[in-house]
Amino acid sequence: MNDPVENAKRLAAFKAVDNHVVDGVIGIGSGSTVVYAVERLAQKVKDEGLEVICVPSSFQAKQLIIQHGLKLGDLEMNHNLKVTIDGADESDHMLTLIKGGGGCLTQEKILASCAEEFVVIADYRKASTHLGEQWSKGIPIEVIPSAYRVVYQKIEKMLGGKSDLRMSGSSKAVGFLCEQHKSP
Ligand SMILES: O=C[C@H](O)[C@H](O)[C@H](O)COP(=O)(O)O
Repeated sequence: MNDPVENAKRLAAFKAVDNHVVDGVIGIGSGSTVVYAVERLAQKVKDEGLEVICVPSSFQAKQLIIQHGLKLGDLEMNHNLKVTIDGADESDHMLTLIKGGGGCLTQEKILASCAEEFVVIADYRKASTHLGEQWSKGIPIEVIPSAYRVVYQKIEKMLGGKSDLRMSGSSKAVGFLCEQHKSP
């Protein structure tokens, strides 16, 4: 693989799985980086007899789990997660994250909240001192569709800036409010 970004994503994902995954229930986040984590999980199941049940955070994650022949779980049956592995859109120096850029957020947060450990994998482009240095598309906020106008107005009143409704395209969530701050 010659693409440095894809290489970085793959290396980070493999390391995360190698260092943090043990037998048990694993939460699977969403996005292009998590793809490599699932690839590594499948290798370890096959080669090392790792025993995991994978709980997906999205339709994409569910498809990944199925495609790799991993055991599929859900939060009703498996709510004590050993670890959740996920990607991020940006991380500041305190490891505060922007997430949801790919259209998944609430379900990812639920999986993170159920896990003993939350491991985020990201390549070098996502690291910043202050959020917003790398990610310029606004802060994703997932809303219940019927509440989007109310949330929209409240955010603008409280914080200023401008909010845009982002409909989920091909993939994952139902409706998304993307809140973008203007510079003061
Ligand atoms: O909504 C998507 C999720 O929060 C992803 O984890 C995030 O967007 C990172 O995705 P990627 O690994 O494709 O950069």
